[in-house]
Amino acid sequence: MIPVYSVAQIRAVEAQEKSKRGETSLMKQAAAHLASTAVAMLAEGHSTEPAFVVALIGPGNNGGDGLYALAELQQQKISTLALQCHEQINAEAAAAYQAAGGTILDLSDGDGELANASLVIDAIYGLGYRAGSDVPSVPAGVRVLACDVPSGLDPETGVAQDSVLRAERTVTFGAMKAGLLSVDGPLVTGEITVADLEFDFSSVQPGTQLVDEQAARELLDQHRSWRDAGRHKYQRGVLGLIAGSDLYPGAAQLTAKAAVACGVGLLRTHVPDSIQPLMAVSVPESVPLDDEQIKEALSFSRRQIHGKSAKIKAWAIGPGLDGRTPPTGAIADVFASPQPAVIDASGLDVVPAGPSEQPRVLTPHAKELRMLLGRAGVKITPDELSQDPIRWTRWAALAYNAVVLLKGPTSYIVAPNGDSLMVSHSAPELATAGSGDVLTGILGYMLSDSSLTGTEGLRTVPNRRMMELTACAAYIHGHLGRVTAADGTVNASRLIDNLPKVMKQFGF
Ligand SMILES: NC(=O)C1=CN([C@@H]2O[C@H](COP(=O)(O)OP(=O)(O)OC[C@H]3O[C@@H](n4cnc5c(N)ncnc54)[C@H](OP(=O)(O)O)[C@@H]3O)[C@@H](O)[C@H]2O)[C@@H](O)CC1
Ligand SMILES: Nc1ncnc2c1ncn2[C@@H]1O[C@H](COP(=O)(O)OP(=O)(O)O)[C@@H](O)[C@H]1O
Repeated sequence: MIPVYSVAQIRAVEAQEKSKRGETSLMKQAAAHLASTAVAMLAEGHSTEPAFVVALIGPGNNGGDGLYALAELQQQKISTLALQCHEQINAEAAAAYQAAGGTILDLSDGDGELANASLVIDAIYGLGYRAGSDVPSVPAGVRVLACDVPSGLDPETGVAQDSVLRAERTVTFGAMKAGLLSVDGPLVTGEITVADLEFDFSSVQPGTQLVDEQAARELLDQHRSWRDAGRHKYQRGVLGLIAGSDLYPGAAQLTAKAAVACGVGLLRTHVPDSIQPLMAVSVPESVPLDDEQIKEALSFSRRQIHGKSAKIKAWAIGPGLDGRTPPTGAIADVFASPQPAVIDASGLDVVPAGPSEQPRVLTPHAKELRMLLGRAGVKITPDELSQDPIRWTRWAALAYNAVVLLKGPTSYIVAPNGDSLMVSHSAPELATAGSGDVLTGILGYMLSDSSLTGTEGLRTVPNRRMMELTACAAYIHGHLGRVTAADGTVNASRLIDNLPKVMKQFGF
């Protein structure tokens, strides 16, 4: 997992490092990372033309990094040009670049050269960015490498001004900054590399941790049991799905299909009678679950008896439910059961407000989170939520004593004790109706798989593990979006088609 720090935390550690190692030495170290990424990007470009790198140079140390990086490229016999975007630039770095044979022009004199560049390094603003800065534009199609932070993006909040310079890659120094991962950040950074400057963060608690592909794989491996191969379907895990209504007949099927595509041990579906025939045709692997069997399943889990009862390991509640109807007795009992549950969509309208003993994951999008908070007595505006999403997700996790996954371009996952994880850079194409239902199917499957949850009999799943599995499900869902978007437009059914392949990539 990659620790994520606030700008203030990074500034504090940077100040210590600067006093130990000197500002110029840090800048040169940062520049070496920037130059090697530039070289790698040029090598990927497959151009037959000689490489020509132009850097946009700002007034502070970000511009200094850019100049030292150009000096390194000059030494590697790559043709470069520095375009000065402000009256003042770092004099020492400018002298070093000129000593390496580099040329510095005012932006207004040299901006025509941007169109000829094989690569533009954006070294205008980094941590020192203030909203409203002048950010020049780069001609369409020219590749951009951002130094530390794309210029025009607030490294703390992730809010970008309209003229932000969108990058193909960002090399960020010392640590991951919150703003690269939040709000507009994922839309403008491209691929992010954290360049290790050997900063000492040992006394600083990160605000949150980013789950990337490697972290998702490691977490899944950590939670998997070697016993998996010897299990039969009931031991593998039975998922009980409570979903669907005449109003939304499709959502239940999408969640069911997704759980089946993940390889769930057995899926039991509790849907209205009017939908059951549809379900039998579209998801033939699923087995119906009526009110009586739900009661049996609950009494099975209480008494741990073996027999014919429905041995439900986990529940997925909500996709396509009619949230206007209060839950029936059987469903209300499920909300009090000890098996883990993922509660989504209209399930969030009917889940009892306040803390519960059931190990549960609530999966609201932003509007649903505000509704959940409102039901717990906390009223917030959309702006308040977007300014500090982790804070409000924490409130909900505490108020409901549940793991809460706030869905969106960046997903935040918070446990009731306030620990948090985040998943970023998923595919924007996931913003399509039904993709959340697919996520519920993936997470429902994972919570039902006892080899992942480590639960046998009545042992409940610890919140930490629920939070980590939820982050893995969100990561896999984002990855699924990227894989699906790579060869066509995205819809929920296409996500499900690709799910078996993607789950296999993650060791399922
Ligand atoms: N952190 C680390 O550990 C390391 C950091 N390193 C590098 O240092 C960078 C941070 O450097 P930095 O502090 O000099 O800020 P940077 O972003 O270059 O300059 C911004 C300048 O622009 C100005 N400015 C802003 N907005 C403006 C506006 N609207 N209109 C006009 N002016 C405006 C602003 O002026 P001010 O607001 O202070 O008056 C400030 O002077 C960091 O991103 C990384 O690249 C690495 O070298 C090594 C390790
Ligand atoms: N712009 C976006 N970029 C990346 N992922 C997104 C974006 N918008 C939504 N998502 C993801 O798509 C899913 C949408 O879920 P949800 O809002 O419940 O929709 P629905 O109920 O229609 O399926 C969530 O997993 C969310 O994280």
